[in-house]
Amino acid sequence: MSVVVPECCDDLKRERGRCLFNKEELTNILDGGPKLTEKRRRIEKMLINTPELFDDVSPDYLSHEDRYSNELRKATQLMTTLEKNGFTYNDAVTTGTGLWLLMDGNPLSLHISMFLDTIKGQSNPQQLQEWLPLAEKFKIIGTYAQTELGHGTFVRGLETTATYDSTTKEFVLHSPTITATKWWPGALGKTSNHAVVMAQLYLGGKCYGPHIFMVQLRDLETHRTLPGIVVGEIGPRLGMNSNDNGFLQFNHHRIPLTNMFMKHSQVTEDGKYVKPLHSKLSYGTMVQTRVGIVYHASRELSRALIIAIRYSAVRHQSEMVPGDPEPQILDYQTQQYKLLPHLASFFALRFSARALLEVFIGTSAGLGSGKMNMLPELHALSSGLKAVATNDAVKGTDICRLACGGHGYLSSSNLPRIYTAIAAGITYEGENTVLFLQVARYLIKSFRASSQGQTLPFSVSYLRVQPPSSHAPLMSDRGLVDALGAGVRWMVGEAERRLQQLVDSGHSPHAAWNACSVHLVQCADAHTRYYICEQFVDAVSKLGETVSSGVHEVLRQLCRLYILHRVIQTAGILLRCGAVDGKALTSIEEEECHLLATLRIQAVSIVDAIDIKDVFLKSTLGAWDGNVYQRIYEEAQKSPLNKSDVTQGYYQYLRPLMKANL
Ligand SMILES: CCCCCCCCCCCCCCCC(=O)SCCNC(=O)CCNC(=O)[C@H](O)C(C)(C)COP(=O)(O)OP(=O)(O)OC[C@H]1O[C@@H](n2cnc3c(N)ncnc32)[C@H](O)[C@@H]1OP(=O)(O)O
Ligand SMILES: Cc1cc2nc3c(=O)[nH]c(=O)nc-3n(C[C@H](O)[C@H](O)[C@H](O)COP(=O)(O)OP(=O)(O)OC[C@H]3O[C@@H](n4cnc5c(N)ncnc54)[C@H](O)[C@@H]3O)c2cc1C
Repeated sequence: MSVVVPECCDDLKRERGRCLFNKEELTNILDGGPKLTEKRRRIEKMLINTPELFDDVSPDYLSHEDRYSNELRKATQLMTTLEKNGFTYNDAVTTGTGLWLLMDGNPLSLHISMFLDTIKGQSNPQQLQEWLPLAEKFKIIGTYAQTELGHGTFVRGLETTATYDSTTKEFVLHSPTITATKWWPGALGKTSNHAVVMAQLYLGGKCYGPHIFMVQLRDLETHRTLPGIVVGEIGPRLGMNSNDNGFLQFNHHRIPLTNMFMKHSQVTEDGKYVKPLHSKLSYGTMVQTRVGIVYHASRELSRALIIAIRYSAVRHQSEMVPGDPEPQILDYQTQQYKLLPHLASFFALRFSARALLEVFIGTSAGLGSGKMNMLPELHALSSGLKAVATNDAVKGTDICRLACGGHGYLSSSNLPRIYTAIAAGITYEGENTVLFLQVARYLIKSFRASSQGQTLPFSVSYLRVQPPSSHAPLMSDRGLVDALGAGVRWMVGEAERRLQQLVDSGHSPHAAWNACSVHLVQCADAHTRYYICEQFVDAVSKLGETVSSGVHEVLRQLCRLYILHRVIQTAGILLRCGAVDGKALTSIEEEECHLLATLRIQAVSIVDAIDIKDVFLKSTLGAWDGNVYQRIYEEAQKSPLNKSDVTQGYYQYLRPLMKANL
């Protein structure tokens, strides 16, 4: 059946006709400026003109091995296409286009992210000169091999050893137990010929903790595994099965002294240790990746939102008024309540990701001149935002799937794949609960420092024991954000009180910490969300002077929805600390419902402004033209089961069963 694709279906035409703002202006804001929009579109055009980058057959129909090879084919094609056209891998990452093309994890993602970032961030000048050009030109391909079968979270508990042998000026890498096997690193199984490996450094029998080493794993000509190394792939996962997540064991494998990354700490030829300026500098690649993940999570959430909101404008179901035509499901308040707060979250995360990037750039510049004082602040912010962004993107994506009813469960909606890919983000690069506990540690430390009269860094300055009272009216954006801040201050104060009470009653500080950890995680989550609200309000108020009134109004409404929703979610705490009362909450709930109806009118135009083209959305439900049913039908025709009317399974199993005398 041939498809006559209308320019765009009537429902979406009507939705778009109601747009009251300049979409291009909003697109520019999301991209970070018109120049960046223009650059992204140039990259997209180039990619769209490269048919090899797209799948002929859905990866769902490929074998495990073919899925990997197909993704490797596309990933290598992407790198050469970028290079040929004067772009870098970084351009594909920062614009999101690369990740959208390589949709399900891909065998070069660890190379272009954590492997290259480690080389750039952990090498001394000689190492940088030697490794960076090789890695940038793909002469060596690498990954980040830290996690082991026995330990992922507790980096200090890793078991792989790197023992210095001063007689040969080499490190001996060894996996002493089964649990020391490196397990999980992306692209480790079959793709990488190198890895940056986190191992316990041993000098003269003494352990100096985890350090990073450059290790060649495979021969550069034959790609065969080198002696002393066992490497392979770990098998199917919940998602991201186009990647070759792998395992790795060392059997007294020797590497030169110069293969320890020596920017921050050094080992001399005679086996002396030179300490880094800060003990956690070797965790730098993880911090940098967490910053990137905040962007990544917001992008994936935005794809799910575009799909679900366009579909909700096209899908008609039930009767709102008996006898009336079936309404668009987006007209149901419950549907708006499912989707629009997540749309607001996407904007909130995008502005916060930008603010975090600035903190990262500022801190990195400081580190260059030996200033370590911003490191704890960066660690706490990047940990908290990584955790909130991935938690919210996963939850939001699943809500988008549910909001599409049965069709959201179809692979061709692309929602399952977006979900399984981003779901891994809760675990990788620091499991979210663990990261929240790192944030909580910072909050308690800051709260105590403030009690002793110390000045607090900017992200926690609102926790000071005697904060200035808020002058903003409660119902203003600022007033509600101040109320949320008062709630977090109360929660942190309460956590500190409980910790102290447990210690005073004879518990060790560590036992007390564990006994309060549910509450501590809630503090960290609430603190991070307060920070996000602040960034959103600041960004919208700063933009107010430069953007047209239509765009400003949309941003103001989204920001307001984010704050109202957050206040309602935190109602229990805010009532307990007296930051709001029941009357205020009732009017906030009413305002939220009103705002849902207002934002619904422009919801399709807002997701249009996110500007992700159909070829990158890869969804039967979310395409720009809204031609949903035809697309779903056509995708189903591609199922291999539809190649013949009667399948082999019938002759092999069904027919014998029907003929059997049961
Ligand atoms: C085309 C394709 C494009 C692709 C483009 C990619 C885009 C996006 C895809 C990404 C793809 C990723 C793929 C996943 C790759 C992995 O998953 S790699 C493995 C990641 N692993 C982890 O993240 C492990 C998590 N664990 C940790 O980081 C650490 O063990 C923990 C939890 C922070 C604890 O560390 P610890 O050494 O035990 O430290 P702890 O005793 O808790 O604390 C000591 C002090 O150090 C501080 N500290 C701890 N860590 C730090 C730090 N990092 N900085 C500063 N201070 C710190 C603490 O705050 C504490 O300070 P004080 O309170 O004492 O002042
Ligand atoms: C798709 C994917 C890709 C990955 N890619 C890589 C890679 O490229 N390179 C790499 O090195 N690693 C990689 N990893 C591994 C990843 O970084 C780890 O899985 C992650 O750090 C969590 O560690 P874990 O698996 O040991 O979980 P655990 O730490 O065993 O967590 C299990 C549970 O214990 C809880 N828990 C653990 N410690 C604490 C604590 N201190 N307090 C309270 N609760 C705690 C956690 O909250 C969680 O509920 C990848 C993982 C996945 C899923």
